Amino acid sequence: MLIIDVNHGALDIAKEYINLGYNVSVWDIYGKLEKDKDILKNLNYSMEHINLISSKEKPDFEKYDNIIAPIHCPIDCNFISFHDAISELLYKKYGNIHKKFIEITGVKGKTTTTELLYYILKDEYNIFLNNSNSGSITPVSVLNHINRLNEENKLDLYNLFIFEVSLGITSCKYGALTNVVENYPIGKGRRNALNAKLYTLKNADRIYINKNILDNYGYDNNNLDLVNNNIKYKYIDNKYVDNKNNDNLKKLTAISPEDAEIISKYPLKYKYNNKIIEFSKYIFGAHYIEDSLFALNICKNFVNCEYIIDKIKTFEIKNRMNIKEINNRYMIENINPGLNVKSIDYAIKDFSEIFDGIVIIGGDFGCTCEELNVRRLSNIINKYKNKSNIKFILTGALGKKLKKYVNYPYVENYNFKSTELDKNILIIYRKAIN
Ligand SMILES: Nc1ncnc2c1ncn2[C@@H]1O[C@H](COP(=O)(O)OP(=O)(O)OP(=O)(O)O)[C@@H](O)[C@H]1O
Repeated sequence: MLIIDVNHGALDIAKEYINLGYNVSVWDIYGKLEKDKDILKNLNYSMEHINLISSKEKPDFEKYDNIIAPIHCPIDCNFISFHDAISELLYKKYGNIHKKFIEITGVKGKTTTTELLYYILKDEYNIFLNNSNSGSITPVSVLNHINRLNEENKLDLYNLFIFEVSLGITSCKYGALTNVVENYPIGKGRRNALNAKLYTLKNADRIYINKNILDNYGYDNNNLDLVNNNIKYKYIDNKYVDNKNNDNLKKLTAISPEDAEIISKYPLKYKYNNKIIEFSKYIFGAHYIEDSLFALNICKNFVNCEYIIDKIKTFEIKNRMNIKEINNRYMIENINPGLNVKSIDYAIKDFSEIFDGIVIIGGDFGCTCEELNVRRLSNIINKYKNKSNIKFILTGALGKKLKKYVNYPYVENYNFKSTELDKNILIIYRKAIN
């Protein structure tokens, strides 16, 4: 068996397959072990059974019965995705533990939706939550958390596990694909993020998917093969899910944010299925409708609707369009690594529709695998050129690059003191995780 990509957890997966009796080679495709010598030192298991292939070599794929790689790995051969391998390993080690899992994937709204789910259900269930506020969200992180809890004898403390997972879901009872506000190539153009995510939906017993995806991409919910046409993956030994007769796929709920009728943009209030859903004054932005519709529909499997609506009223979250009132002025903070052009576009639009004032925009590069397209972002900012109610201040490395394309003042480090707030402010800062 060949397992590829140390960056995304190949060694953790290798350890598991060695324990299952497989002969394992690991290809360190990006040279992680050459760059970071501490990894091997800090490993809490022996490498002696692993045949390590360095980034300078290229393995002969034909030699291996099974190849396991991240879904975005730039290789041209049949392989099992990390999502599927993790699902298989979980099943082999922990049986049907995935029946206690809720997993959320999507381009935007993953963290917010998992935080909402946790907040709504936390008083009724003992929940383990992992999302990008707490650390890695790769598929391998799901298994690593379960292993750790098991080693610490804490697994039984939880009756529900909520995971945010990147690029798709692993086996779970409820899985959601929140949106594809931006689709982007992965595996150096061999696949795209949407196909990858759709492909993994078979891993959920019940799927929640944004109706826009079904409408825009023609996904046939009775036939996942449509999705598989573009992808050359296969399974091994996937006993927990029979891919050919997968009734699970019929258990699909399409979430349509368009079915929500906005009553008030701030404080946010909307009508959905004759129910009124309202947020506190600490929450701002229309995207909360989409994220809360996923939370609402999933939580309905656990608690009643009135209870959910009541909890949503007091939900708060930091650095994702949270809003504070100071001296009759409003400050909104959107400070996180995952901001992409679309989410920034929505944030400025939401702000400009309700407030006048200043948008401080900038941040770091290298926050996530997908770098922000500065040219496209500058087009968004330039849409507001002739609007007198919104002005911009550029900041950080991102602001410096933007300065080439937009004519607004640049401040290297914007040091904001809330006591000096004399205008409404929206802070959009793409912040690297420290
Ligand atoms: N449903 C949505 N549609 C569009 N934009 C959204 C949505 N939900 C959140 N956002 C925007 O994206 C930002 C990040 O939200 P969130 O952290 O929930 O997304 P994420 O998918 O977890 O991103 P990350 O890639 O950082 O993990 C928010 O601050 C908001 O501006």
